[in-house]
Amino acid sequence: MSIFKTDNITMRFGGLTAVSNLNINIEENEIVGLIGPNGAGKTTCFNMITGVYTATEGKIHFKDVDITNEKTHNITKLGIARTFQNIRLFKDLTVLDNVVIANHMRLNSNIVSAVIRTPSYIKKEKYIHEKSINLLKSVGLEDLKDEKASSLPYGKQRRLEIARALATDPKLLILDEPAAGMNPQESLELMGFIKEIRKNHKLSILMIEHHMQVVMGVCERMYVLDYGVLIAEGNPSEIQNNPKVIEAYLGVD
Ligand SMILES: Nc1ncnc2c1ncn2[C@@H]1O[C@H](COP(=O)(O)OP(=O)(O)OP(=O)(O)O)[C@@H](O)[C@H]1O
Repeated sequence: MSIFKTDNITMRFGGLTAVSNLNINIEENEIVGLIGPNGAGKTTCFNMITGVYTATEGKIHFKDVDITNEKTHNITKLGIARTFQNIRLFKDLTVLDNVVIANHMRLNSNIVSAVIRTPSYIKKEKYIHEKSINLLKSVGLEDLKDEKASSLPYGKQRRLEIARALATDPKLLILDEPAAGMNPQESLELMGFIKEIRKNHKLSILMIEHHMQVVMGVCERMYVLDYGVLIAEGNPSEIQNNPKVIEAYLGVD
């Protein structure tokens, strides 16, 4: 069953068309890749989906709700979470506190009840603590919960970022270059990890990734953009053998 769909979305910046008439579809539990050379329009596409930009034309539907003009926080509430190309963590806080804060943001904790510590706040705090520990378990970081976020190796910081995104209980998780900056071993582990969180959290996943081994090893289907236009769609072997893709992207290196 389809969970997410764009209908001819276009994004123009003045005279530049960054994304043109793009149609993508994501099924429940599917892992889909969005690839293409630098400047192809991938990040613009993520920004339209998550409400950072409003599409100049076209519609975006998530679980049959029209989210084209929704604000970012409403899109998050509806069940779309994202990570960013550049890791965004509270680097001086502990691993656990990073996830606790993401949960507080999700549950709109009230500052007054936090200061006077009402019984309902204490109950909520306990719930958040347990939920955060469980999230850390599910991304394999429970043993590092008291470490400073900045002390983690890069691959683990990415996992922590994903745990923060999972705190919003998404149904669709959007990953922007999850393998960026990872060493070969971390990239290998990332592939298994993405499949695991899909299963454990019953997610659909859409990812931008330049690392071909990762994207081909993880995605069941992918879309290829070039100069804002969709040039191919298919499973990894179809994409690898598509002459347009080879010319536009795979042949670049
Ligand atoms: N806010 C903006 N204002 C003007 N032009 C923009 C803006 N955001 C993106 N662009 C342009 O839109 C085009 C697509 O950029 P985008 O960042 O979406 O590509 P990308 O595929 O994500 O590239 P990369 O792989 O390098 O991150 C580029 O030509 C870029 O310069």
